Amino acid sequence: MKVVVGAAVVDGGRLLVAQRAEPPDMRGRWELPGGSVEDGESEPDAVVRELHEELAYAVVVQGRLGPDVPVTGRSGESLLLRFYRCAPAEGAVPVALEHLALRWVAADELDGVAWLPADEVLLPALRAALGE
Ligand SMILES: Nc1nc2c([nH]c(=O)n2[C@H]2C[C@H](O)[C@@H](COP(=O)(O)OP(=O)(O)OP(=O)(O)O)O2)c(=O)[nH]1
Repeated sequence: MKVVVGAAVVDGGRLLVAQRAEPPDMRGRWELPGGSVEDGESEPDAVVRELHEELAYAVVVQGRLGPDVPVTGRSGESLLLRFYRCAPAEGAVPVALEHLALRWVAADELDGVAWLPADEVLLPALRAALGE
């Protein structure tokens, strides 16, 4: 099954969340930035590549976070979302090259985010990662 990786970047007790611009039915919803793993690529390498492409952001991948989440992709294909906890590289700052906006949220703000529906199941793991 095709794997989509997402990055839970935590810095100073806050989590980086990104607002999708497309497709239209996902526009305005928030996600953990990431994308599809390419053939022959490791999942951590895909996380690093996607954040570089989408956010011009350098991160260090630290390990898996939360459960895998099965979703149906845009063309009806089965996808498995898999999330990795990350730390920013020294001095790195993310830029919304493909997203509408970026936000850093604290543990007590997680529930108020308009997540993509599939991401809701991650909230306990995200809360734990933010130390609450
Ligand atoms: N990146 C990411 N995708 C998510 C999350 N939650 C969720 O349901 N998705 C879905 C939306 C899409 O159907 C699919 C990934 O799409 P994508 O646009 O990020 O990645 P992609 O590399 O396949 O897209 P593309 O650049 O090839 O167009 O996973 C999430 O937190 N992060």
